[in-house]
Amino acid sequence: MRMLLIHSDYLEYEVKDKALKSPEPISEEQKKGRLEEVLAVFMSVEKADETNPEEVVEKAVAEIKDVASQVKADRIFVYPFAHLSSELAKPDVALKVLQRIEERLREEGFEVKRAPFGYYKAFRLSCKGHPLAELSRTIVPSGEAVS
Ligand SMILES: C[C@@H](O)[C@H](N)C(=O)N[C@H]1[C@@H](O)[C@H](n2cnc3c(N)ncnc32)O[C@@H]1CO
Repeated sequence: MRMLLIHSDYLEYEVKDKALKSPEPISEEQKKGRLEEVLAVFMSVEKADETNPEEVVEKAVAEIKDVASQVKADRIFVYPFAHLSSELAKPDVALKVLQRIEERLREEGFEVKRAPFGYYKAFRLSCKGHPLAELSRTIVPSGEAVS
């Protein structure tokens, strides 16, 4: 799992076209989304994560919680982003991992939005630019090497 974490004044997206043959079914209201004062987390779920998705979910949640507490963000935007890795997990595994991360972050008390999975999306982001505003993290299940 590769994550790019951007502490932002806002992140907004608009769904454009399908990027997968069968993208995640979404409601009309999910076609656009915006959060203000948010930690945006762009995530590529990787092939290696398929060996232990639940462990990767827990490690990702721990990392996100750590960064959120450092930048004092209580809103998280989970953003599926297939451009941080060249060894992507299959879409069905990736979607489940991202849905579970969303669920677990809510359980931890964050306000959470997740951008729809399997689409081309336009987005606008306003990075705050402070020293911790742009971070990346790599997560691998135990026993896997970081490539
Ligand atoms: C395209 C660009 O504008 C948009 N932002 C996009 O990336 N769309 C991705 C993700 O939503 C999702 N997706 C598929 N596989 C994965 C994966 N392994 N990890 C994360 N997302 C995935 O499926 C889309 C096509 O790869």
